[in-house]
Amino acid sequence: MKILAINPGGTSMRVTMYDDLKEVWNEHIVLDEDFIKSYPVIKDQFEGRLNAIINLLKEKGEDLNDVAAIAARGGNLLGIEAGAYEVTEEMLQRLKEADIDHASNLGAPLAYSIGNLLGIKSYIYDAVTADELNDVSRITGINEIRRRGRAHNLNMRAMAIETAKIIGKDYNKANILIAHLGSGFSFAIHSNGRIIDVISDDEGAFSPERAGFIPPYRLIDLIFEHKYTKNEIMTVLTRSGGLMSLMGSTDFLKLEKAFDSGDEWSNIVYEAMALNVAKSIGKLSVVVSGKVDAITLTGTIAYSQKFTGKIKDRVEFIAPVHVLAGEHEMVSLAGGIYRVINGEENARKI
Ligand SMILES: Nc1ncnc2c1ncn2[C@@H]1O[C@H](COP(=O)(O)OP(=O)(O)OP(=O)(O)O)[C@@H](O)[C@H]1O
Ligand SMILES: CCCC(=O)O
Repeated sequence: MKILAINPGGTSMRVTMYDDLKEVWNEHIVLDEDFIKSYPVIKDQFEGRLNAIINLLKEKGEDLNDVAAIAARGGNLLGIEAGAYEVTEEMLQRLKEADIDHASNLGAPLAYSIGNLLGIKSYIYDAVTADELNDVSRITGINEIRRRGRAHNLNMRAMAIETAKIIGKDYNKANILIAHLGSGFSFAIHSNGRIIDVISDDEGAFSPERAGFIPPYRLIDLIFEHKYTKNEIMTVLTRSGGLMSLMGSTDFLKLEKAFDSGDEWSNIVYEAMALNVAKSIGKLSVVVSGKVDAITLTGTIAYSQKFTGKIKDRVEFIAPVHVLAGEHEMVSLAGGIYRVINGEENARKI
């Protein structure tokens, strides 16, 4: 059974064809810089991105009549849980009104358009905003502000299920704590098959491009000093924060090289990054009163044994640490929708 998976990123898109979950082809469409500059609001890039996918499918020259469904990365939809959702007109309307302009918001509309061309259904799976937080974890000290689930759920849930297999436990009866270490970092505790708490990209460790948690009184001063608009401060926090702000580059490997050469500032930044990751893990461990079955480090930066070693040293008193490096989003997308088409999982509608 063929599944076409579509994953729009900030400056590129991954499009992969699977047949019975074996990769047939995998293309990384890098968007033209001029195109991105011409459409600074990501949702306005819809037509250009759709044409790029249609052209790719034409180039492949493949018979698309046997594609069973389209699987897409889910965007910023409020009030949804983990798992599969069928793309509907109602979902598309809600994505148009999403409060965060994120490339993942284009996954559903792109899949829906291609699905309509082929006469098949399209789905999203484990969206960024899949929100299963415990009620007590939502409360903050300002009554108008409730915490939300927002994390790298697609990769993290797949890796939590994988970890459960490795430790010989049923995912639905285990407590697995996951850290996703990519250009953005996020953290989650999965308990009895639900994502009961997270530390999102603005709540914990800084990452290559994101600022992470910033003490709010200092942040407010900064906004007023620079007279930042909402868009400007969001760019500071989400694109030019973290290593970009501290080192002038989002390249973690560059930081590691400078660390290896003995550069004093790089040493502090590297150690601080590992310390902050460990603190985020420690914070989530108390959600299940320390009864964590396993901690898993995933994402591209988890390929660095030196970095994961430093995190391990600080957190392995909580639980055994596993490293499942890389991001596994495409196969996780296809796998989820494969189970829906096979009747092993249900797809909801919003
Ligand atoms: N082998 C490696 N070991 C450690 N870090 C690496 C390795 N290769 C790339 N990186 C770093 O990974 C970071 C980018 O991660 P990635 O390629 O996963 O980005 P992304 O897909 O945009 O991130 P996200 O997972 O947040 O969506 C960069 O800082 C890069 O330097
Ligand atoms: C926490 C944000 C998730 C993402 O950027 O993919």
